[in-house]
Amino acid sequence: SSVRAVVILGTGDFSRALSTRLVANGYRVTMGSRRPERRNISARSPHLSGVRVLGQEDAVAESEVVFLGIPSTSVMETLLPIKASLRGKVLVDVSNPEVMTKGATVAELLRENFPECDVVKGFNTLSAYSLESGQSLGSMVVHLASDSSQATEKVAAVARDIGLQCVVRGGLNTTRALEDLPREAWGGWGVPLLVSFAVWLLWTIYGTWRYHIHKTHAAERWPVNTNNKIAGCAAITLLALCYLPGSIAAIVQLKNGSKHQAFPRCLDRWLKMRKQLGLMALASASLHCVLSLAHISPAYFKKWYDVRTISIPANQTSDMTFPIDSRMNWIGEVTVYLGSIALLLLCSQGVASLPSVTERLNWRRWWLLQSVVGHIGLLFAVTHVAAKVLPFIFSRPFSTSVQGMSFLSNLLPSFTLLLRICLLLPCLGIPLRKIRNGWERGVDDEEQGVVLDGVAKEEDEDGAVCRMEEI
Ligand SMILES: NC(=O)C1=CN([C@@H]2O[C@H](COP(=O)(O)OP(=O)(O)OC[C@H]3O[C@@H](n4cnc5c(N)ncnc54)[C@H](OP(=O)(O)O)[C@@H]3O)[C@@H](O)[C@H]2O)C=CC1
Ligand SMILES: [Fe+3]
Repeated sequence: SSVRAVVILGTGDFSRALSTRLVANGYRVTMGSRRPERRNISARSPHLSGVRVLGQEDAVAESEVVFLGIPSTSVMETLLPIKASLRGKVLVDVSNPEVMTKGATVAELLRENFPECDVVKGFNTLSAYSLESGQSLGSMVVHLASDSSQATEKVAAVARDIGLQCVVRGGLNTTRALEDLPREAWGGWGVPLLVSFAVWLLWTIYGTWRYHIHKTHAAERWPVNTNNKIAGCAAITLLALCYLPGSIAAIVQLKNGSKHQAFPRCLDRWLKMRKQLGLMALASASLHCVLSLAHISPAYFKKWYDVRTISIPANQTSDMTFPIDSRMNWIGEVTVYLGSIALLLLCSQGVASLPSVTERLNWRRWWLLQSVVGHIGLLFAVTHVAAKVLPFIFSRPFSTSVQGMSFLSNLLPSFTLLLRICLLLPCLGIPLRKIRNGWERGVDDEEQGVVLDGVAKEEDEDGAVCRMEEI
């Protein structure tokens, strides 16, 4: 890069973090402060030993690139008095407004008031903490917006030098969106969290009613014993909600006879929530696993153990020792096994959903993990719950089974699984494949050039893009 010297106005958290990285990469950094004599920056950290602190006006003379590490509300009052010395500089606005403001952004105000400067907006999506601590991470991304491509390139070169990746986002009129980026605190999690909360609430109410009002379990069994059932039910419900929309999307495509029509809005939003729902299912399943481990014993899980009983003769006079071992019976063993595998597969989904892992999966592996492994996980989860219910379904009144949480919680997941199995049957699977290869009902087959048996397209499948709704 041509710029090996940088000026940063302000001596706060952001300025020091950026300086640390710049100095580490061989840059000469000059900070501009309102009170340079009182800011002994090099004494604050050994990493900042080469940094000089000058008055704001003196500092800006040291480089053509000036980062504005000062509060957004004081940018104008700081820069207007030194306007003359800023001529020809690249001003980098890193600010995030403290409060949402309407009208022009700081960057837009700068463009208006400093026509002889180039304004670049960016870096605001980073945190000072990650900037300072993430020396070894090369993958942090900065977003840049500017009306000048030369100015953008100068700032981008500095960013790349200190190990950041740049995304160039367009002109300064896009800065509002850039300022909104860090504000999207929920980042797609809002609705999935609400849905998960609703699922949990529903099962909490039902579980509490069932065991503590209907069945009169002692209240002290609520935190572990009852919550364990609630967590299990929530987990499998959320898992079903994660895989159901994919099948519904397939049915919509079959009905439309085309993949080129938009899905209904709510289905589209549901499809986009699958990752979050899957992760909430994983969280619930992990809790279910921990709680189960905490109290797995014949005292709580009678039906899973061969309970040994001992009889002591009434006229016993001397001491006797009775070895008692209660082993799990096959129902217990099978149920725990199926549940453990389900959790394991769910964990592999969770790992695959980490952005750093997802980015490295080609579409086919991603599809294998999310769809194939995912549905196998669902199958294990469903059989895990079924193993708790089925062995006893004939030995007690059907109405008792139906009221059980295991039975109820398994209805939606079983339906989801069944739907997926139906879609694999040739009568539905082959048309679906054709549709996903681009075939449309009502268009001349020869004109479409799509091979009708639905499998002949296999050879160019590796080049195809991943189809969201297939998962
Ligand atoms: N902290 C972070 O994680 C991030 C911050 N930002 C942005 O960077 C900018 C600076 O943030 P940050 O470093 O956290 O803030 P700080 O409050 O830690 O530092 C701001 C610095 O600006 C200087 N300053 C100049 N004029 C004023 C004024 N009127 N009132 C107060 N300070 C003034 C001060 O330095 P002196 O006293 O030496 O003049 C002060 O140290 C903000 O616009 C923020 O939105 C962007 C991304 C991340
Ligand atoms: Fe379970």
